[in-house]
Amino acid sequence: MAITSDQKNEIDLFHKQVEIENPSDIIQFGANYFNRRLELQRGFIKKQENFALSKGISLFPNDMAQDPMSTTHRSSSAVNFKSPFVDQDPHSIHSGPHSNNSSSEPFKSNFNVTTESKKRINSPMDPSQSNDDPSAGSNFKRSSPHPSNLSPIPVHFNAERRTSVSGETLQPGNFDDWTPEHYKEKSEEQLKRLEKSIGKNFLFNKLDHDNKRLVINCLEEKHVPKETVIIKQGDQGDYFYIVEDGNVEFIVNDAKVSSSGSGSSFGELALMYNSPRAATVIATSDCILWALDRLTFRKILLGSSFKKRVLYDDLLKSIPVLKSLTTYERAKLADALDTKYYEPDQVIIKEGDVGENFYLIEYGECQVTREDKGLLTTLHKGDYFGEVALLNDLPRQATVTASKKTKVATLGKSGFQRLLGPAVEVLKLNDPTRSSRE
Ligand SMILES: Nc1ncnc2c1ncn2[C@@H]1O[C@@H]2COP(=O)(O)O[C@H]2[C@H]1O
Ligand SMILES: Nc1ncnc2c1ncn2[C@@H]1O[C@@H]2COP(=O)(O)O[C@H]2[C@H]1O
Repeated sequence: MAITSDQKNEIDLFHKQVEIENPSDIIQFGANYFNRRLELQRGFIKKQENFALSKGISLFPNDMAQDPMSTTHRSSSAVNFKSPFVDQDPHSIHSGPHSNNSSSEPFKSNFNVTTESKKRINSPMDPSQSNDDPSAGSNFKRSSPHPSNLSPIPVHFNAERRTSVSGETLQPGNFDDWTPEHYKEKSEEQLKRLEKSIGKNFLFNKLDHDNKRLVINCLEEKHVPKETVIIKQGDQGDYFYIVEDGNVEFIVNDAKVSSSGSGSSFGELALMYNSPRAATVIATSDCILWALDRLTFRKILLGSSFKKRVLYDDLLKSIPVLKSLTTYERAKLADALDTKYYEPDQVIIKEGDVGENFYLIEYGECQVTREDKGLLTTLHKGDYFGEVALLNDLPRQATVTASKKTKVATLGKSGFQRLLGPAVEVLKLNDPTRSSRE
């Protein structure tokens, strides 16, 4: 029996972790690793569901209860989230007399890490802390400026896997009785700053007047000192952030992947996909941030500012050539797509023309023909075309005509070069004209 992609994902992640840590006692390491995975996943689900249920919102669809990984069976009142290893594990940093675990914590962690390093990586900025206290956040300073020191334990356990919340994941959801928890009218001074710094942000441009006002009043101002870990990879998502002032860097699996500054935003992925945080985010200067809570984000921004991600999510997940993209890459790609419709017999690409776009077929059928060779192939849902001219800086090598009513997602040339990431190599390998040019 073939293993599922979720199972393969999990095994691959564990494999990677073993390679990184090279443990001497693989069985103990494995027990600790999966115990921690279980804790994180179930703690995450439990916290989110409790929070939503307290507001009368059912976050997870019914099929979640059938997921063998899930313990959040709504009809079960006696779900036990506690790890079977917690109290007995001799490697547990909490099992000794110096345990500082609060009994209110849903889980205890058993990794063989020092208390100090655990404290560091488990203390990302807590957005629920008031920032009226200017010293807030200094607790979260890293003791070492080097990001790799942040992750002695496998926090990047599951960065790219989506939790099994099925098709509902990207739906804004039913928030009929939702009330904005963090609503606070902004002062004149704050409004001026917001207008200046984030008023032009693409997230806000998409909002109508009322929603813009609502979001602005739900934002919480956070001042974080340089080196604060704002988000830790692998954690559950609670807030989305907009940078008013300062710089942050993004670290995935201990490697810096990018940085951004004033006017940028981050922390949307975990809130959109109900997935663990895909990156660690660290302030590389003192920062002024605005934090938006998860429910307000989903209620207001998901259906407007991130509409394209919702629109194209199913399509991008279904296209084989894009399978190698991470959630982040897929999300950025979705932001750059546009939709076009073609009627039967309408020419989409003409042989010899200059190439401007790449196309993904959402539904319909297209015929690829050449003057000299006639019909080359017929393309369907999930297929793509228009890559040859863009990859090789050549004129269009064939004509593509819709043979049924066809809906495509188009990606412009610059997006094609920037956003396809590892998929470009697959496109090159599959280039139908490659052999004729070699
Ligand atoms: N290369 C990257 N991979 C994943 N997340 C990234 C990357 N670059 C920036 N980010 C941001 O880092 C955030 C970490 O939390 P989220 O996963 O919620 O959302 C993530 C993105 O907004
Ligand atoms: N055998 C083929 N020769 C050329 N183009 C093809 C062939 N099969 C499919 N195509 C697609 O037709 C597209 C025409 O525009 P491009 O040359 O940009 O990219 C081409 C490919 O995506």
